[in-house]
Amino acid sequence: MSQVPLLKVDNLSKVFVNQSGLFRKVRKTAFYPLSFTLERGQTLALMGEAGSGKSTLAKVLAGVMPPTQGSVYIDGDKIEAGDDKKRCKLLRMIFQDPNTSLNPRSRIGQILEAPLSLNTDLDAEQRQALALDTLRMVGLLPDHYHFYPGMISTGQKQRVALARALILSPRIIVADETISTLDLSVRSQIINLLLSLQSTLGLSYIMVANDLGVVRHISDQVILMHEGHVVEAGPTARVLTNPQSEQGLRLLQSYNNEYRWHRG
Ligand SMILES: Nc1ncnc2c1ncn2[C@@H]1O[C@H](COP(=O)(O)OP(=O)(O)OP(=O)(O)O)[C@@H](O)[C@H]1O
Repeated sequence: MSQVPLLKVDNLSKVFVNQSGLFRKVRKTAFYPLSFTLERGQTLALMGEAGSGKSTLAKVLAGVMPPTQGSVYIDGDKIEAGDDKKRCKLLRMIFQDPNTSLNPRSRIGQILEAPLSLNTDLDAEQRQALALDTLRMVGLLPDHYHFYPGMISTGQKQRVALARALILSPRIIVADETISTLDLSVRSQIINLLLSLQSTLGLSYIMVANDLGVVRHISDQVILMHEGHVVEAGPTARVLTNPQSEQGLRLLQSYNNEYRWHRG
């Protein structure tokens, strides 16, 4: 019996159509039809220069916006564009900047319990117990339950954002440059936390990431995008050391951190 991939993305694309003036419509293709699969416990990195379509792909996968065409299947089950209840129990997104993605007027406990109130039948006591458990899972303290986001550091806010994503026990976490705003030492703590959660919970990650060191360290597969097209896709080691296309090679060389080009 052939095993169904955890995530299957089939011919997905997104075209923005915006009104310009009274009669004119401007179409902008954020990403052209693309397909890929992701297995359980694996990490896919989405790379590409600014405007290549990575964030829009992440948002379409997370249901923040509908695709123009194509389908998303989780465990063989098609996730329809408007079916947020089903989607958010399977796949959750963490946004780029925890300083803006958490409501400053809500206590952390309320932030964590909001998805439970919306998507589960748990009572107040059960919601609180789960929120406290999830805080512990991401390395925060029970006291943080009562704090406001403004009272904690950016790294701790990123842990809260991760806890909010984890609280419904999803199978897949989509993270949009989640760690790029953090300083180096906090960044490595969050990466280690993501890796340990992956091994204990069997999570799969889709990460928009542009740091080659991080991508090499955490991802199993890479999709490299350029102007909405996939120019390279495959196992991380192969894509990073032996890109098949001119554009892929140029893009990888343009990442001006410690990328080394190894000839095969
Ligand atoms: N709401 C929108 N309306 C029209 N065009 C949009 C909209 N959102 C994004 N775009 C365009 O779609 C393309 C892809 O944008 P996207 O933000 O997905 O790229 P990205 O690779 O994530 O870039 P960055 O690294 O800068 O976030 C860009 O040309 C962008 O200008």
